[in-house]
This record gives sequence, C-alpha cells and structure tokens, in this order.
Amino acid sequence: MGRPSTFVRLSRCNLACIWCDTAYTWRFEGDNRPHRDGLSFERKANQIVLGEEDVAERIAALPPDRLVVTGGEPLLQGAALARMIGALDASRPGMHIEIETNGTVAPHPALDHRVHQYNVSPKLAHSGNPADLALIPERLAAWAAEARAWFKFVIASPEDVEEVRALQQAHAIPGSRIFLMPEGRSSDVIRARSAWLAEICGELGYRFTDRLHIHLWGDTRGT
Ligand SMILES: Nc1nc2[nH]cc(C(=O)O)c2c(=O)[nH]1
Ligand code: SF4
Ligand SMILES: [Mg+2]
Repeated sequence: MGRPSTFVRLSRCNLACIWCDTAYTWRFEGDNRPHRDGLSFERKANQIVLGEEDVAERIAALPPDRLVVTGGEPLLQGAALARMIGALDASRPGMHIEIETNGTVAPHPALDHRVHQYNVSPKLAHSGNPADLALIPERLAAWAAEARAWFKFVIASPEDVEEVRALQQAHAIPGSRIFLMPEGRSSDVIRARSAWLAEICGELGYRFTDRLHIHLWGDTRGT
C-alpha cells in the first residue's frame, strides 16, 4: 500500500460479488447476476480491446516500476497476459509484477514464472457467490502452498472471520500470509469496520489492511 504502481484492469469475471466495486468490468447488459447497485453497464462504453504490444507500450511509458494486474478476474486471460508481460520485459526489464485474483483459476504456466506476487482474494458467503464456484478446494490448497501468494479476505461482519478461520484450517493457509480488509465503498463505513477488524487481527495474528484508495479518492474509477 502506498507504493506508486501502474494498474491494468481487465474486463470480465467468473464470479459476481454482491458488493463488487468494479461491476463495470463484468455486469454488462443481459448479465442479471445479483448486485447490490442493480446497475447494468453498456459493454461498448466499459470494455476496450487492446493488443498485447499496445498494453506493454502504455505501461512502459509510465514511471512506476511496479505493475498490478487486476479486474474482473485477470487469470481468465492468462496466456495473453504472459505475452503482454513478455513484450514489457523487452522494453522495460525488471518490472515487479503482481496479479490480483479471486483464487478460482490456475495461472497459465507461461504467465506463472513471470509473476512476483499473487494477491489472492477468495470470496466468502456474504459475497453472494455459490461456494462451489467461489471456493475450489484444490485451488485454495495450491495457493496456500505458493509462497508468492498473499491472501486477502473482505470482511463485512465479525462472523465472516469464523469462515476465514475454517478455510485457513481446511487448506493449511499460513496465518502470516492472511490479510483482512473491511468491506466498504466509503471512508465512513471502512473506518467504522476497521475499529473492530483491527482488534480481531491483533487477537488472531492476521494482518489488517485498509483501503487507502477510497480514503484518498473515494469510490471513483481510474483509482
Ligand atoms: N464494497 C466493497 N468493499 C470491498 N472491500 C475490499 C474490496 C476488494 O476489492 O477487495 C471491496 C469491494 O470490491 N467492494
Ligand atoms: S471476484 Fe472481484 S471482480 Fe469479480 S465480482 Fe468479485 S469483487 Fe468483483
Ligand atoms: Mg476490488
């Protein structure tokens, strides 16, 4: 948090979280999966198609030496991402590459060896996703065994933490690689939840993480 980074936000998601703050990446016309806002987004206005070389050039032209690929679910486009990062490596070697993922998709092998860090955010029951789509046991076990993977769970109420503890036990996730983050799209909600969530993290030995971008810029796009 706080490190200048270039973000690439990829369209489409295989999950549909009720509180998703980037529903414009997936809830296009005709997609009626439930979402708290009930908004539907015009695909043409919210999805642009760029070639891999073009994306690499745009990243190379920006100052940060850290790239965060997010979404949507970026691992749905793993092979294309591998080619994009290959092109980027030719023009800007040494970039630190992070991938954010909901943890349901295995990274494409051609992509995997280029990644320095995975930010894995499995979705709990309060996301509204069916557990058989959101929590895939062999995937969770694979991320738990992957030293580059850091887990981040979105928490709306103290009861959600019980679910984290059960997943941690069931899949042998090291507690030292677990972050808890409040659910919320405004500073007020995040601050109110941070008060009890930070205490719980202290008690259980998890890391707490804030949502700095919301405090700085609010729930806006491009941030
Ligand atoms: N409402 C809302 N709260 C959140 N807290 C963490 C989120 C995330 O993107 O991980 C998130 C999100 O996407 N939406
Ligand atoms: S997995 Fe992420 S991008 Fe997909 S719906 Fe959930 S919060 Fe949104
Ligand atoms: Mg998000």
